[in-house]
Amino acid sequence: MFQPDLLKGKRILVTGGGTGLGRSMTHRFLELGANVVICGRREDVLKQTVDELAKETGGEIEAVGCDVRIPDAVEAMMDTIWAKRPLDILVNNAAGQILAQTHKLSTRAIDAVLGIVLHGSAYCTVAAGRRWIDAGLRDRVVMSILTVSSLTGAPFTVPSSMAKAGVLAMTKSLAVEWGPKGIRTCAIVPGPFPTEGAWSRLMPKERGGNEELVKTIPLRRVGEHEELANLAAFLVSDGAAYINGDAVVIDGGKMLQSGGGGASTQAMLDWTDEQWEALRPKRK
Ligand SMILES: CCCCCCCCC/C=C/C(=O)SCCNC(=O)CCNC(=O)[C@H](O)C(C)(C)COP(=O)(O)OP(=O)(O)OC[C@H]1O[C@@H](n2cnc3c(N)ncnc32)[C@H](O)[C@@H]1OP(=O)(O)O
Ligand SMILES: NC(=O)C1=CN([C@@H]2O[C@H](COP(=O)(O)OP(=O)(O)OC[C@H]3O[C@@H](n4cnc5c(N)ncnc54)[C@H](OP(=O)(O)O)[C@@H]3O)[C@@H](O)[C@H]2O)C=CC1
Repeated sequence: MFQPDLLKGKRILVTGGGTGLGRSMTHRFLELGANVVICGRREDVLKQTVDELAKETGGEIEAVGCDVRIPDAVEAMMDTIWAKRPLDILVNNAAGQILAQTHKLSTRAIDAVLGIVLHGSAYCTVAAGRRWIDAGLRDRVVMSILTVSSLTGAPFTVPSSMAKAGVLAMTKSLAVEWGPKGIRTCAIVPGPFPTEGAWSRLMPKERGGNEELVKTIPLRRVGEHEELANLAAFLVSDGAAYINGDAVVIDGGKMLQSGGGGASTQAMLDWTDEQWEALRPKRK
């Protein structure tokens, strides 16, 4: 589908690249010749992914352990990355999600999600952007992974929706502020793509399986990781050099069918408090 050297010479950081969609994007970037750094909190997960993807693609991949909620950890990660070679591309993919009634959320729960998605994306973006701007480096890209709920809102996933909407505002704002400096910003808005991380949190058995979900999607199926990875590869490549400040939806038409407002979680509006309590993680 692409020239095999589409991303040759590009150094890319994928936050949360050890699992799920971040791993799948990393796989595709490596196949297309990029040099990829992945980060996350679980170093054993990162190491396994590095070993597997190096073997599968023969590409250059490395990992840095980092909790993106901690500003000093983000700065230290960027210093480690820059010591070898500056980044060309940042992909803000790390995220946290909680499915719960909003009025029952503790402040720690709210902060956990906002910290990863909103603050983490801002810390990583500013840390990379400052280094690019100070060094006069141009032709750089920041791409963030959002959710449909960042555009429409959605019940029961409020901290994530708020945080991703904030990252969209960052994407649009920096498109204008950093565009003249040769840094462009863009985003992907995915519909449902099965991953262990998302499904374990959003698709508890109480909700029924994927069968109910696909009825809400015009194409009557969930997304394939390869489809999202190909879109990501295009958007960060020089082929998309005139795309700045936009967010591309890849959801099989789900947002249009539902008319917005988080149709898949709306089905839970009639749940009882007991059903919600059953979902809540038990204190250890
Ligand atoms: C729809 C189908 C597809 C339909 C369409 C598909 C749309 C998909 C959109 C997907 C978006 C995604 O981001 S999917 C990505 C999913 N991946 C992830 O979430 C990976 C990372 N997540 C995590 O690490 C955790 O889940 C998270 C809780 C966010 C952070 O973990 P931490 O270890 O930092 O924090 P913890 O100490 O465990 O928890 C912090 C507080 O949050 C509370 N908390 C944790 N889980 C809770 C819960 N379920 N309900 C209430 N409260 C909860 C705890 O009790 C703590 O509060 P106190 O008790 O007060 O201390
Ligand atoms: N799957 C789907 O259907 C959809 C996914 N998305 C978005 O796609 C992206 C990937 O999600 P998905 O692959 O499904 O889920 P995953 O749970 O697999 O991915 C989340 C990744 O983020 C990392 N992460 C979480 N918190 C931190 C932190 N504080 N610091 C550094 N890394 C962190 C996790 O690693 P670790 O725990 O080791 O830190 C994990 O690798 C997210 O932005 C999500 O919101 C959007 C819409 C739909």
